[in-house]
Amino acid sequence: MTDNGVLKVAMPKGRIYKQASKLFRQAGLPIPEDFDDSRKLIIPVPEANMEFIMAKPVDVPTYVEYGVADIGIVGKDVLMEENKDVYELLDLGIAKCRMSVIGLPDWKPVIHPRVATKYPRVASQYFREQGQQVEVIKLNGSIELAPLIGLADRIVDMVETGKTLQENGLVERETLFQVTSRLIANRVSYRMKNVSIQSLCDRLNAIISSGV
Ligand SMILES: Nc1ncnc2c1ncn2[C@@H]1O[C@H](COP(=O)(O)OP(=O)(O)OP(=O)(O)O)[C@@H](O)[C@H]1O
Ligand SMILES: O=P(O)(O)OC[C@H]1O[C@H](OP(=O)(O)OP(=O)(O)O)[C@H](O)[C@@H]1O
Repeated sequence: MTDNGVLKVAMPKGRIYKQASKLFRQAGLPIPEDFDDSRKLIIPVPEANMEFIMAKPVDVPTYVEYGVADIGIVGKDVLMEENKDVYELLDLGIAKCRMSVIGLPDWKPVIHPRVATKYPRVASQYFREQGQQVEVIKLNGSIELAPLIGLADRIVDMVETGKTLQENGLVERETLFQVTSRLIANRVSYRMKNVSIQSLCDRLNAIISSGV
């Protein structure tokens, strides 16, 4: 079977972009260097028969589920939270961090704690599995503020270096899961553009497993 059409890739702007574009370049996909600082949102790479759609990370699963992007790159955190109907094809092993429960050092058991997070679905599911009733408060950033100013007893947030926790006098209590970025695919595109998607996966896999 041959594939028709350009392969549309939802590429997250921000933290993941640098590592993802490096991986793609190592895999021989010619993302021009001048795109790194560009404000252009659609970046055609005709030599590779690809087009990059520069997306806010949290929106990547939506573009892929709706098929406006055939494939996308997204953190496991966002993938779990957004819970979209997409295939997870490959663990790219980049943008490593972890999802954790965090609180003040004088951690006390609380009957019905308030938990602030950017990830309400992930947090609710975790505490439900723990058999603990919590009130989840959705925030959009600076999550570490919540316990410091008395909004919440705990937070569920990403930890990478631990610098944010350290500088704000907070402690990590439990890790929910490790996070890396994943390659995801639209279900129909995966069938219709299987040859090009599979060939991309093979090239990326070769780089990932060589540990370069
Ligand atoms: N220290 C970290 N904090 C948060 N996410 C991290 C960290 N390190 C790696 N990541 C990964 O990077 C992704 C977040 O990237 P980024 O911070 O660019 O997006 P964002 O939080 O949506 O930012 P913004 O809201 O500013 O656009 C996460 O989904 C996660 O997979
Ligand atoms: O362990 P560290 O290396 O300190 O990284 C973790 C911090 O980075 C992220 O915040 P981000 O910079 O995305 O800011 P925001 O969520 O507050 O907008 C995350 O929400 C933590 O606050």
